Amino acid sequence: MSEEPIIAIRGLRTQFGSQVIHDNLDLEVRRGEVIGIVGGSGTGKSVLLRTIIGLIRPKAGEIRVFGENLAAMEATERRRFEQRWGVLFQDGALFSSLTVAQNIEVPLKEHLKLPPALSDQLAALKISMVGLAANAGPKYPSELSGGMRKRAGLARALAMDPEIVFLDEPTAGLDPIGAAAFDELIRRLQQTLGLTVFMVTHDLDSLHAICDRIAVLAEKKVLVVGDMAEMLRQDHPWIREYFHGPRARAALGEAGRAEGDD
Ligand SMILES: Nc1ncnc2c1ncn2[C@@H]1O[C@H](COP(=O)(O)OP(=O)(O)OP(=O)(O)O)[C@@H](O)[C@H]1O
Repeated sequence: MSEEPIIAIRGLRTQFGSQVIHDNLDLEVRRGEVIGIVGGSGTGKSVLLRTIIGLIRPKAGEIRVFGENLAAMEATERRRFEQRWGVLFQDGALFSSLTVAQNIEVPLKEHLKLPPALSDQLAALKISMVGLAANAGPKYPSELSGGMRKRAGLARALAMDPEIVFLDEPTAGLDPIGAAAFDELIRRLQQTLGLTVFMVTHDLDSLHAICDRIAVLAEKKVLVVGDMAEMLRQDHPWIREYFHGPRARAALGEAGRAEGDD
């Protein structure tokens, strides 16, 4: 891993009207890691993701991605940088009127001027990378299961061979077996492609299975960043409840108990 963080956030403040979501928030994401963002409902996890990728404009602070302050760039230069990440929104956010293959080709068409046959081949490659059968390509999102839609959304996020993938609750709505398979897919892709993964999640199994580090959002900040052992040592009430509650004990098993309530 290189020393310079791939994402560096300093003094971030986001606000909607008088509602302050983040205040003086700092976070660094290391190149090549899977970082899980957790926090109570409404603490601003999704807003943080959307702010990093430029969909929400912060009131104060600086966000550097790939060492660059993207907010200070001109639109064309910024678009060039935006090709270096992919995003999987919570519901997959596929265009319902396009097939899976056409959805994957949207970013290819937007950023590259490829001959249609090559674009089709790339879409087929991405479809197979995410573990979908080739016959998923001509299907419409409504013809897929929830898990298949997530995979199709991931294939689209990977279309431009990104360095960072942002995932907003990727396993939400999946059954435990589907969620575990999706975790495994994310881990495998991260390892084989050298991706950095920024993942908002509520899923303790995912945190345990694939996250190198976890960042906890509370009190409008990132309160703690560290590995699971670090989380289990924290005394903050929400963190303690989250990582030592009944659901955590089920997900973490012996690890939770070994470091647990002493
Ligand atoms: N575009 C917006 N305009 C106004 N308020 C917003 C907007 N987007 C989010 N918010 C508010 O910001 C707060 C944080 O929302 P966010 O979706 O980031 O929470 P979250 O931590 O991801 O929650 P959950 O775990 O429930 O998904 C919420 O109070 C939400 O209502």
